[in-house]
Amino acid sequence: MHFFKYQGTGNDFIIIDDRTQTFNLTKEQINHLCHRRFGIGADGFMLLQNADGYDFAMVYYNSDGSHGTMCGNGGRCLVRFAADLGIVKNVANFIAVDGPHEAFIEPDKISLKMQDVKNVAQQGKDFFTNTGSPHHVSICENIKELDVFNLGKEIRHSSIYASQNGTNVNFIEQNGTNSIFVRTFERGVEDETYSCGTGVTASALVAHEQLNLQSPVEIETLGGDLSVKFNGNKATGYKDIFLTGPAMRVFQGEMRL
Ligand SMILES: N[C@@H](CCC[C@H](N)C(=O)O)C(=O)O
Repeated sequence: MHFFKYQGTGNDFIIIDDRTQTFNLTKEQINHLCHRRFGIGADGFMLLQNADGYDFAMVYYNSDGSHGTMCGNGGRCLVRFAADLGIVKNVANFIAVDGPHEAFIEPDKISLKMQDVKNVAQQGKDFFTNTGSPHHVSICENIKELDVFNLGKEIRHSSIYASQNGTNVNFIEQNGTNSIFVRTFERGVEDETYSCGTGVTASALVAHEQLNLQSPVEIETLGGDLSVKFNGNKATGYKDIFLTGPAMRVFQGEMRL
């Protein structure tokens, strides 16, 4: 089976052109292909499929083979893939697990419109919101020294989130007038990733409400820079949310199962 490998700020994905809809892999096979020692290696696995009324459909799996909720960086990478295949040119409209998305394509970046966000909830001394995927956000200090794996894992498995199948966990620190550094423990990868698109989106909204940062919020991650722009505020909720940053092909090949 032919595969493509893409990355967006270090969040990396195996992508299959499944427009013929012949894909038929098990959860274990996807997990194996995403393994960084025994497989190709990736944070996630995606299919590009045909969809009536849209340029394409995005089907997303986490690296453990589970069906993921929305993946912001994955969406940006799939739009780049669709452009590389010639399916779209400057603008893309696709359907994902959380609903329709629009994206704008430039040579060095993809801007992806995210779903509207009704509110950001207080969760103890931290915050929670859903940007297509569930995200816990904690404002911290000395973020570069933080034990994101163990702290993130504890919150991800906390009883507070048990009924909703856990959460992704983000740690943020202001590192400029209108910018934050974000580190994320991802559910379904069960580890820290270099960047998480829905996570930095949630983090930008928390930074707006709690640190008074304004749209567009600039984001630094371990894998590079993103920006999040939005309309709205704490009282009204948020719409016209755009996640912008690089997304590119890394390599392609034949996979053996
Ligand atoms: N890396 C993604 C988030 C993927 C979804 C997540 N792991 C989940 O299922 O909760 C992103 O860029 O948004």
